[in-house]
Amino acid sequence: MASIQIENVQKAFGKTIAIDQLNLEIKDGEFFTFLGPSGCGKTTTLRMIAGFYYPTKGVVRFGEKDMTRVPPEKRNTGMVFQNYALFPHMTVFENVAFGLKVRKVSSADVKLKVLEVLRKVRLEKYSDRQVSQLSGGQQQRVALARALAIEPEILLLDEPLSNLDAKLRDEMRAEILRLQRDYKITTIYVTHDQAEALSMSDRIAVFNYGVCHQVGTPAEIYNQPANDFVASFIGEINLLPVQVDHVEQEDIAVTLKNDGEPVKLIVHNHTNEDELNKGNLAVSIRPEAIRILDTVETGTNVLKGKIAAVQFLGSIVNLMVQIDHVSLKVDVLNTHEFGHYYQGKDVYVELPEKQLRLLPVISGEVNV
Ligand SMILES: Nc1ncnc2c1ncn2[C@@H]1O[C@H](COP(=O)(O)OP(=O)(O)OP(=O)(O)O)[C@@H](O)[C@H]1O
Repeated sequence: MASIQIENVQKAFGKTIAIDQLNLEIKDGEFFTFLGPSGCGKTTTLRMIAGFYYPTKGVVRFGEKDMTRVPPEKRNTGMVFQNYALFPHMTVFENVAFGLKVRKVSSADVKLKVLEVLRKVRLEKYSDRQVSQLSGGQQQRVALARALAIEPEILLLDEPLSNLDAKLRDEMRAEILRLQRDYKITTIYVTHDQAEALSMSDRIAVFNYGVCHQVGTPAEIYNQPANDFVASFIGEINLLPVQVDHVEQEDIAVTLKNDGEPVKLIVHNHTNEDELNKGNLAVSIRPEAIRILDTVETGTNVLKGKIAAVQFLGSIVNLMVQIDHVSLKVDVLNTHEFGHYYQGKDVYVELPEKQLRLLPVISGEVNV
């Protein structure tokens, strides 16, 4: 079993609490991503799973086994570091063989295993090459091969693609996923890149300032963010501060906190009830979920506005629509003739009630 349980874990460095009250369960064979801005505690958590740090409080388990204070070499985890941490003066073969030799595997078996894993990462022809003579992408493959050679139960990847250019990054994303599926290995991937997290993961944990704010599939995180931090860290979003007027079965009636005329909206989708009874609230809606109506319409959540800016991005057109004192980002597909949307045009926009989400504001006031 290579599932991972993290129970009430805290890690302090002196007075800095790098991670607090963390509870996570990572399933056997899952591709799980830690996502968050720099300094949020992703690497610290990964290092506690690898055994390079021990938690200040709490328990780390692999399956049923308590691993909290087991040293790294006794954990059967393979790790790929951001800077690869390869031995530059050694050959590709020697780098990949290193972990096996430390584990006293016979030299005949070392040879077999190294060649097999080099084939998997498509580097068999480079076996005798010095690592310092390889490109960035090739070095990345050596680092992956070295981690996989020891047949770990768990693969830990700390921002493994951040030193590569955009094209190579795309290729290596696919390569890592192929290897992960091939080896069926529980994998934890650390990144601050939301596109990487959304496109690769089975599930994602979103961190900020040492706290995990949400765990979910990419679609859950994108469509049902737990709060304004998660909503705005992943993709573009409109966040509008509101007060709740009344709740009637599925419908929640809200009014925008707005300096001008009161704007009333009906919302269907919301975070759990407890969250809604405390603190500041906002409604969120993605730019692609807003509809621009070509004819004058009245109805629920239909508002009159004016196009304040148009940005042409090729397949989509990005509009800024001003509704009284509120600005909304709206994405429309580029299916109209050129000039259909222009600055100063009067428009009606619809904010579909199922796409509007009421959520708590945890990171201070939201700007309209
Ligand atoms: N060895 C250490 N000693 C003291 N403070 C540390 C140590 N390692 C991490 N920290 C602090 O703990 C917090 C979390 O750091 P961590 O490296 O886990 O963040 P991260 O999310 O991985 O960031 P990045 O993406 O920049 O690597 C930061 O405030 C950092 O300064």
